[in-house]
Amino acid sequence: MFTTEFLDLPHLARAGGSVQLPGSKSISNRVLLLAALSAGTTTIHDLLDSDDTRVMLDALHALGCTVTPRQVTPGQPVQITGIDGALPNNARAQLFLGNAGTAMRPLTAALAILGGSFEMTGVPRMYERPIGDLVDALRQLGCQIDYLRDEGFPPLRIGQPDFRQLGSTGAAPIQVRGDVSSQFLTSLLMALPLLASTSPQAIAIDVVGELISKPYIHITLELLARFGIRVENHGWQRFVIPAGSRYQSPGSIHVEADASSASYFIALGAIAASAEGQNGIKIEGVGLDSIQGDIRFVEAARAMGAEITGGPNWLHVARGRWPLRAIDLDCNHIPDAAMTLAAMALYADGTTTLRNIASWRVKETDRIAAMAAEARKLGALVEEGAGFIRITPPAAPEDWRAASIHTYDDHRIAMCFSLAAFNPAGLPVRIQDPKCVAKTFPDYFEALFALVQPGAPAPVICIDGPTASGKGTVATLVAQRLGFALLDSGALYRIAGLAASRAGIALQADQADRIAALIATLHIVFAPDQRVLLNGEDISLAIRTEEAGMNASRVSAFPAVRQALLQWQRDFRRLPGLVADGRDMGTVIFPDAPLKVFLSASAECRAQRRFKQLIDKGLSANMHDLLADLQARDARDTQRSASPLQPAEDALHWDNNAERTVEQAVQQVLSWWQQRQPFAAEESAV
Ligand SMILES: Nc1ncnc2c1ncn2[C@@H]1O[C@H](COP(=O)(O)OP(=O)(O)OP(=O)(O)O)[C@@H](O)[C@H]1O
Ligand SMILES: Nc1ccn([C@H]2C[C@H](O)[C@@H](COP(=O)(O)O)O2)c(=O)n1
Repeated sequence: MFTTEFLDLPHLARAGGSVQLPGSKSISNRVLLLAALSAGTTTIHDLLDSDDTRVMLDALHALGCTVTPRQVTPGQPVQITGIDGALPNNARAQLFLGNAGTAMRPLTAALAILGGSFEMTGVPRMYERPIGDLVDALRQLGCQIDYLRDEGFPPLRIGQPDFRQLGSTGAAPIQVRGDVSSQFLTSLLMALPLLASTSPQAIAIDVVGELISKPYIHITLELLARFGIRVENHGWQRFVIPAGSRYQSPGSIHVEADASSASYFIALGAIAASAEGQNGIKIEGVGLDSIQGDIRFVEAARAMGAEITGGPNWLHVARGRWPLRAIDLDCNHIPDAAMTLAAMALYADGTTTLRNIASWRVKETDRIAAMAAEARKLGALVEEGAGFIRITPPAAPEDWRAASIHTYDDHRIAMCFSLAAFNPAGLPVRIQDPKCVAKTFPDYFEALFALVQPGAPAPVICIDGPTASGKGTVATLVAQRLGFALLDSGALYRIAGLAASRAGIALQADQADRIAALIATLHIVFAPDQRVLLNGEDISLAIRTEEAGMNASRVSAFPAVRQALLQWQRDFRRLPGLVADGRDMGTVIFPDAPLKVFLSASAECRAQRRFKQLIDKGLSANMHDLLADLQARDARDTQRSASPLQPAEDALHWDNNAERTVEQAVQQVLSWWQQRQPFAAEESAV
């Protein structure tokens, strides 16, 4: 996951390949709660690992359910042993539910019926998301719920219910509004079987007002059936839970991939020309037979021109009509995925109107306002109303603008606007706070980058300079701040020197071809945790000694060795970008890099830094020897005939002398990078 302040997406041109989607958030959190309320142990496969499922898992653990393992690990099922419909007497807990509506609402209903002493809290945005209609419905039954701040909104305190008023004849149908959020009805449907299990009468729920988002209720009913609860659906207006209903674990259950998440890749297939040798995008984990309502996004995407085929657990999408066809659509049936249509509208041949989307205003953010504001930044004409949005794309490529997209802590805004990187103007797009995708799809950008091809080679920032000038330190931090990959090219020469020495090859010119041949056989891994593995062995420390540095300098003078490492280095270039440090990054390896920096500092200053660095690592060092070695290395690196150390003609110089801190150097490089970006300065301060 990208945890940077922002993520710059270069202009994207093509896409192709296949993507395995994460589990559905809606199904994951429903399954977790149903498993927790059931008798027996449920093994859950393909559970989504996200912010919202994490808060649900934490809450279930706090309520006394056995959760194994406590965290979701890809490919490993989670087992939940349920409470069999009852909590211990005087159960109490404080539950932090983040911004997860799929946890706050159903848990509130279930705990209000189970009874105990609970505080339901979350992030500030959660306290702006209404829950009053659900609380009103629960109070009709005798549940004890108090608002801790504003009437109608979390946080809440839940106490012991008093169901005496229900009597032996059961209650009148419970009334719940259906026109604000379908999560209220879902919550009641999942909680009321707890009451029905001991009730002599069936329990009925009447929906007041038009029921929005019926597809989500469909998911709820399907999953309830898997857990032994068969709810009667009377025309989506009355739902009846039979007396004696009892939750029973199905033993094992698979979570479908998220159909809403599929919408971004369906849109990608519809927007992007196919990558060479590829035919569109294959989406795995969800198919045309999905129980999720958002699968009907397929129909809307087809109406806009996408060519989509599919089977039981897969979809295939290719660009069909181009430009896309503008549509006018009632989106009540696909409230979440409809946001992706707004992104597709940027590539349509006219004005697209999305109607019946008032629920967008009470989601993670006011999504109508947010989509309108950000689409306008790109140059689109946008009109918005209480329950609609109307988008006209920029008239011509030159009307597009490079935008820094504010994401409002809303995963869907971030994912939708990533698609703007396919704009016909060749502009990059900046996504602020990219980690907001963690809510449903933590690795969304990684999945996107695996499928797309940029319009031009991915950007590279080259940082060259002599030994101990600070290149590696500065390059590492710049790469971290931008979410870019890192190439420590010196490490490759160090590995070559180490491998040759270990193989008993003399590090001299007449052995260069043997060393080059050896390099071709090496299996080198730069692990995400900074370890360097050579043929499976951790050589991170072995390549950092002064001797290894000197050996690297020796082998690096041989043209055959440099040639053997050339493509290896260029293969590091990838989306969203690369920071490369070394001696010839700007001159030889990436001569087209948009930013080249050359660091320098006096030999004495560098020797001091290296001395401190070695002492800090617990290694012995001698200033006099260090300075002599460093000067010898400088001489060899600058005087060799093959790619000698020298600044590229277009490099920017930074005197990284003893008065300058690491952070100053990092800020300078970031500021030079920022100056090369087309985003308006006030929108995107680094
Ligand atoms: N202003 C500065 N910029 C960068 N590094 C600094 C600075 N001041 C002190 N240092 C320290 O200097 C030491 C040497 O830096 P670093 O290892 O990044 O150099 P290098 O140029 O990559 O060396 P080599 O080419 O030998 O790998 C580090 O311990 C780093 O923390
Ligand atoms: N692009 C590069 C990187 C490194 N070298 C050589 C010269 C250095 O003395 C040696 C070790 O590099 P370091 O890890 O200290 O950056 O490798 C080179 O020739 N070209």
